[in-house]
Amino acid sequence: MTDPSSVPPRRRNSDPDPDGPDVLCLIGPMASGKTTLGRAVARHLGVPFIDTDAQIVAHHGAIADIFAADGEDGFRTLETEALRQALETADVHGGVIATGGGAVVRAENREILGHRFTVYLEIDEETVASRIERDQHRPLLSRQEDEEPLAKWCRIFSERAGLYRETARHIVDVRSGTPSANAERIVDAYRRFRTSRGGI
Ligand SMILES: Nc1ncnc2c1ncn2[C@@H]1O[C@H](COP(=O)(O)OP(=O)(O)O)[C@@H](O)[C@H]1O
Ligand SMILES: O=C(O)C1=C[C@@H](OP(=O)(O)O)[C@@H](O)[C@H](O)C1
Ligand SMILES: [Mg+2]
Repeated sequence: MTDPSSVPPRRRNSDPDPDGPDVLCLIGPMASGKTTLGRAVARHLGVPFIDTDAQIVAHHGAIADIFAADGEDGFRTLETEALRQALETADVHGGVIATGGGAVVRAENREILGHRFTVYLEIDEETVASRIERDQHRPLLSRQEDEEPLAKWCRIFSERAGLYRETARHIVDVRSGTPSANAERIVDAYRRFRTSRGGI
């Protein structure tokens, strides 16, 4: 696991506009805290918070129903549309965007996220275990005889771990710390990034 304080944000040719509005995206596995921390980070920065899953639910209904009717692929198409729309708004007015855990699966999403200050919330099996136990709304983690939810989480995480790393500009270890402390660390990393690029 990486110590976030030792990892400076990566420099890319496609860096965001240092004088533009505050735009920050969160990626990471299911139950890593994207929705919870995203809301807190948005409050800190004084910009709107957009959760792509919430947008999908508002426009198309429950995520489990979308998976049941149109499969994962149908859901991914709605997710890309929600991400694009969220960024259209955020690029003008500022915004913190919490993605769903599978947003990095599609190359076009990774491309879009790679052009923003995207933070990977790094977490492990031990930390998410009780959260997954408490919360049963994710269709990819539904309890089945052949594989328990936590085993599913581990399998999916191992498939995606490399994608999170390659997409992120910054990594924050969220295995410990309260939501508000972790949100502050994300805000600090973002502010350092802006300052290092000559922004305000
Ligand atoms: N730092 C944290 N400490 C304890 N619980 C947390 C923390 N971050 C998130 N949670 C809890 O974990 C669960 C999943 O968080 P959520 O924000 O929905 O994750 P995600 O959007 O990445 O799936 C929620 O019940 C939330 O309250
Ligand atoms: O990892 C995934 O493929 C998914 C993660 C979920 O979001 P959270 O990561 O916010 O739980 C939601 O988008 C959907 O159930 C699929
Ligand atoms: Mg979420």
